[in-house]
Amino acid sequence: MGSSAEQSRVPPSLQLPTSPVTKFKIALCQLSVTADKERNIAHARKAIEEAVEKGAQLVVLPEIWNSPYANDSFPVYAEDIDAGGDASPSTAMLSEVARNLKVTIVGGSIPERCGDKLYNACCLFGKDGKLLAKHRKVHLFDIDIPGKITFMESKTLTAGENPTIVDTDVGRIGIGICYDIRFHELAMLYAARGAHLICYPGAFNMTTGPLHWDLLQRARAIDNQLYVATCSPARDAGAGYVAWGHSTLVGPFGEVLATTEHDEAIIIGEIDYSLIELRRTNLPLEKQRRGDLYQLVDVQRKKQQETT
Ligand SMILES: NC(=O)CC(=O)C(=O)O
Repeated sequence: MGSSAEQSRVPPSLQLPTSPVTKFKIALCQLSVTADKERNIAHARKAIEEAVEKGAQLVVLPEIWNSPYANDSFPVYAEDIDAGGDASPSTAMLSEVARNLKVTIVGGSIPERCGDKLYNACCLFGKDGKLLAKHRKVHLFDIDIPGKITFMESKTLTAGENPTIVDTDVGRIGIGICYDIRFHELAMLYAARGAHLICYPGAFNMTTGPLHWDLLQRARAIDNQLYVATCSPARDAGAGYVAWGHSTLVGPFGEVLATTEHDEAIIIGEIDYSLIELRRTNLPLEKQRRGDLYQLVDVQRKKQQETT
């Protein structure tokens, strides 16, 4: 063992944790989203039921699926997730469906209210309906391309403070929300902590989507030799923010395993975690990494080590 500073510089795990299942179906529910929150909740419930009927053991929903993606909507549609029950009808539905259908759900994201702050938050439910994790988007989407797209999430939202990675019935899953996918250090950190799969609920747009969406998710998968799943809302050409769509599952060799265009769809993909080991054997990037020249520092682990 080296010093604690050395221990916090972590290479991606060579040894993956054991997952309760290694082969399973994932569903990406590319949902249409309207201004009617009750309809959005009922619609998401139906999509999850349909996905489970199609054999999915893991269901992923889009970024901001219960509300329009707009700064003036976030405060209106936001829910107090920690209070639960009537204060959060969207997550109450997810928990109930997960329990009833015995399915793991990466619940896209919804605007969350916590005290006087708003977050863009993703809740992950186990197949017993328990909330396993809540990820608050850690990189806020502030973009200004004059004449094309200007959007400032930071006008209304606060950034989350934690990476989120959790053991589930379908493997160890890291969560990022949309813009989080651009920050490859976060994906590297999840790989270093033993993720099999990173899920990114996301709503790219008509400017960045065509150029960046496919590239970023394949890059995250190739760099880290793991599975990446993205789930977007369906496109509504009349909306204030027009989503790119194209929800996709990418394998650990960068291969697109399942994808779609921009319309509403339930995309079913096959995951086989044994392919992660295979690709890491074929291309042993971790062994070839030049730790003498560069290192990833797990800042949270470092802080923990400093305080113990
Ligand atoms: N909507 C986002 O958070 C990110 C996005 O559209 C982009 O990065 O482009």
